[in-house]
Amino acid sequence: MLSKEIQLEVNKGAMLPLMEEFYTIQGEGYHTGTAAYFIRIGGCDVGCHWCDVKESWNAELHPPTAVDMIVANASKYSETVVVTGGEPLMWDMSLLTRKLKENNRKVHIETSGAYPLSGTWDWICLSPKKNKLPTETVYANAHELKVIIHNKHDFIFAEEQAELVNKDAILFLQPEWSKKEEMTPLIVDYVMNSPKWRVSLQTHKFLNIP
Ligand SMILES: C[S@@+](CC[C@H](N)C(=O)[O-])C[C@H]1O[C@@H](n2cnc3c(N)ncnc32)[C@H](O)[C@@H]1O
Ligand SMILES: Nc1nc2[nH]cc(C(=O)O)c2c(=O)[nH]1
Ligand code: SF4
Ligand SMILES: [Mg+2]
Repeated sequence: MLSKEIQLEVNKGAMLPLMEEFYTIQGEGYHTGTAAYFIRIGGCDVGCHWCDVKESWNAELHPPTAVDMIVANASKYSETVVVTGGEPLMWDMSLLTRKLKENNRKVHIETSGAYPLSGTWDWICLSPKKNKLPTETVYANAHELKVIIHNKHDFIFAEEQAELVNKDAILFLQPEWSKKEEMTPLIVDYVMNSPKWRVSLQTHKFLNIP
């Protein structure tokens, strides 16, 4: 249990449960291959059975950390900061993004969109999940839609989500890691038949970097 004082700081987004932070190469989606500092915020209740960071789910395991400290650290490393999780939109992102912008950072988010949008973002990557669908604010503001393909039915889900996202969003299909041998050839065929989609791979896992 957090003390009342710390809980208040978390509620207003002045402290966030920080799981880890690392400087690496963006492995996925539109900005693949570019250097970025990642901030991983704990807490997620979406429950994807194939999630590759289940350790992030329980927010109580990750220490509430002052946003000022997160921003000071991140700004040392990279022009671009990617906020991920867990599900970062479970928390109020306003203060974190305002302070990163004051430090002239480009601020990106990786989100399932399951909670309303908070914060000001240069790039929003929406990766929608069937178990807890995105909110309207995230569909309206996403710059890219990245749908994970774990089985054949996920192509139908991808088309449904493409109808709901704003028309400027760039569309990606990304194989779920444990099914990549089976799903990647299907994605390749799918994209050649329906070239509004692009392929996204988790390239950091091939490079053995975080
Ligand atoms: C761990 S999530 C954290 C951010 C947010 N909760 C979300 O799901 O977008 C970061 C990205 O990794 C993707 N991802 C998670 N597990 C994956 C897996 N096993 N294979 C492929 N992509 C995965 C998610 O869909 C998301 O795009
Ligand atoms: N290199 C690298 N790129 C990423 N793109 C999205 C990631 C995430 O977990 O949100 C991720 C990650 O964990 N590592
Ligand atoms: S929404 Fe993101 S963090 Fe949460 S379970 Fe799904 S992939 Fe993992
Ligand atoms: Mg990851």
